[in-house]
Amino acid sequence: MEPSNLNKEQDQNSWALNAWTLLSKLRDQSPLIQCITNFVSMDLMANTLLSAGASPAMIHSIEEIQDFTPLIHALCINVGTLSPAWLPAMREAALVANKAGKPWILDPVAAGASCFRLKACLELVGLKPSVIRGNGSEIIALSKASLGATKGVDSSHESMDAMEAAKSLAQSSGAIVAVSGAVDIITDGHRVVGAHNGVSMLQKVTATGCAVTALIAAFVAVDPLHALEATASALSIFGIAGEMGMDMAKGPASLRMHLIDSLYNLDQASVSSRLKVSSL
Ligand SMILES: Nc1ncnc2c1ncn2[C@@H]1O[C@H](COP(=O)(O)OP(=O)(O)O)[C@@H](O)[C@H]1O
Ligand SMILES: Cc1ncsc1CCOP(=O)(O)O
Ligand SMILES: [Mg+2]
Repeated sequence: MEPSNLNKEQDQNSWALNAWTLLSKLRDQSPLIQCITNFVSMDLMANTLLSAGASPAMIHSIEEIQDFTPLIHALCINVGTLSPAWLPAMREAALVANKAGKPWILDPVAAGASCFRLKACLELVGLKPSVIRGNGSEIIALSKASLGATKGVDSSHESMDAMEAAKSLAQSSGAIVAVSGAVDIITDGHRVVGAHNGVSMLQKVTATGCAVTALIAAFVAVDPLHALEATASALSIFGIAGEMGMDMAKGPASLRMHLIDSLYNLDQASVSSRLKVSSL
């Protein structure tokens, strides 16, 4: 084997081992993940977290945050069905999580769809999330702080179109930025890696983006000091579960079911043989 191919194979093996180690830790530790999320995603997000081994809590009332948020292991904030009444709780939860030293992850759903949503997302970015995960259009809108070509919650860009936007957002915010798509891009503003697992049918199941963001929160909860690696691992594991689910599915509805089952049953052999991460 060529030395460069040998290096790539060793890299691949070490990403796969790290992803498996984090999934095993997650299953052992069952981190408590607080989710302040949209009405569409609540069920799939909670089931994704449970099947991965985490403990989800969809607790979003501002009255509960001072008591509850210091006890969590990570927080996921998702603005999918945002209205003004939800914003104070999102702010408060981010501040309490920061004070308690707990990582929090932002999903800026449809960030470029309206001024209200964009302003809210930019304010949340200013509250220092550990990771921001969006689709191509969302990351471009946030990075340029402008309303952009987006089809509501769906992307009108390929993830690769958002590479420079992701790097620039990571540098300006200090967060790890992940852009989902055919290739998931993960960057700290300098280093960029691509996670290649997944199937395009995932786009036909609502809230898979939201669910993978919550899974990132669970992975970061068990390895907060290596948020880039944890994020790439979560995206890879979700993508592999999607591929294995697709082998059994007949369409979007059965993919949703088989995705959850595959995540629950995922073993080391499947992670080792399927995981594909590369430097971009
Ligand atoms: N073309 C594609 N091929 C393979 N996987 C994809 C593709 N598009 C999206 N995915 C996967 O689907 C999941 C949801 O991503 P995406 O649809 O981009 O998010 P959102 O629902 O927030 O727009 C991610 O795990 C992503 O990797
Ligand atoms: C359809 C829809 N409308 C508001 S939030 C939402 C769910 C979006 O989920 P995802 O970003 O994972 O596709
Ligand atoms: Mg989304």
